Amino acid sequence: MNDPLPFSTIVRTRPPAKLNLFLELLGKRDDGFHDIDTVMVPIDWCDHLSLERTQSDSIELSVRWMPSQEIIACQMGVTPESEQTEWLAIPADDRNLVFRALEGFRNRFDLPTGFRCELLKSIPAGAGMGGASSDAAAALRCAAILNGISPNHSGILELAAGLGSDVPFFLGPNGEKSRAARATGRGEHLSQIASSSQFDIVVVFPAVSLSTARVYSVASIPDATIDSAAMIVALEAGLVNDIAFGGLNRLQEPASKTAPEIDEILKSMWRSNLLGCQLTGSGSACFGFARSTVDAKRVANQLRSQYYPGLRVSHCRQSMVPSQIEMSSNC
Ligand SMILES: C[C@@](CO)(OP(=O)(O)O)[C@H](O)COP(=O)(O)OP(=O)(O)OC[C@H]1O[C@@H](n2ccc(N)nc2=O)[C@H](O)[C@@H]1O
Ligand SMILES: Nc1ncnc2c1ncn2[C@@H]1O[C@H](COP(=O)(O)OP(=O)(O)O)[C@@H](O)[C@H]1O
Repeated sequence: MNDPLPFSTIVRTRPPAKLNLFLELLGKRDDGFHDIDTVMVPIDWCDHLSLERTQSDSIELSVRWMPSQEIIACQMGVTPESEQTEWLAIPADDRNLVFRALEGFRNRFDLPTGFRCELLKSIPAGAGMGGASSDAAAALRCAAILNGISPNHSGILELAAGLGSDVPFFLGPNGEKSRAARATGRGEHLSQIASSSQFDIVVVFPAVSLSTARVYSVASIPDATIDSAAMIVALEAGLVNDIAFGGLNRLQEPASKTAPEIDEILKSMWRSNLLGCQLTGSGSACFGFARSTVDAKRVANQLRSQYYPGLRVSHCRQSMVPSQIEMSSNC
């Protein structure tokens, strides 16, 4: 443990979203979670997080949407006041996973000082894209650096696993830089996948936010489970056709029953000539692979105009976890 950095130091990072290219349910555990086998890739649809130390013993968190809540609401065809916009109202108190990460960090390392965090949101919430988990992992790593603690300290991984099953993925397997990883257990056991290729992916978020717990609660364990080995081989070989057609998400059926919009969006994506269209995580976001960058942009524009307003659509590419951290000084 080194000396903490000066209070004038600000660290910034861009927590990425993630997509589950493969997700199999292996069984129900005594602790209420499911044992899963999932393969995840980070993508370049990112939030922005900045963090600094304060002399107070509290956590100040500010949250806002980029470019603004009004523009996001308009894109999605909702007014911020309407009841179905729970995905727009991101809490800035201890309901926010970043707030809980920083509070846990202060307690774990017995810090007398506090934090000021600005969180600019772009990743849709309740989308199965791991937005909250990614923000929390980024906050833990930034807090470690500001306080002279290694981001690979075992306490950071313990805190991450306690915050959520997806949070450890965003730290990178064993703190290594990763463009794809397999997660088992409830999602906290990670192994690196050597994935060098670059894919053009179209990601669609319909204006509906799904509860991860609710989707899991109505999911069934299949009699015969499928193994992630073929997906891992396809990723390592960079064969987009094999990746696209080897995809699986066992939560897709229960999520589609919860939000019928998902089936309609997936049909449109298949009709748009995308490959391997499927739900990510517990949804509601869906993704598909394009045959080229030009095709990805064309399809994204076509889907945007077909459903405007009511969808957020983005042409994404694979990214990296953990996210790069930049340091500056405000003095
Ligand atoms: C479904 C996945 C797929 O990557 O991602 P998202 O859709 O949330 O992005 C993850 O398994 C979600 O991870 P995360 O969102 O961190 O879930 P947690 O907060 O740990 O758990 C929320 C609730 O989901 C259920 N849950 C979660 C993980 C798991 N392996 N089995 C479960 O049954 C439990 O009911 C739990 O109380
Ligand atoms: N930093 C955060 N960003 C987004 N949502 C958050 C955050 N912290 C807590 N939440 C809450 O978590 C839920 C969405 O979590 P998120 O990880 O974005 O969805 P998913 O798990 O489906 O990927 C929402 O109910 C939201 O209010």
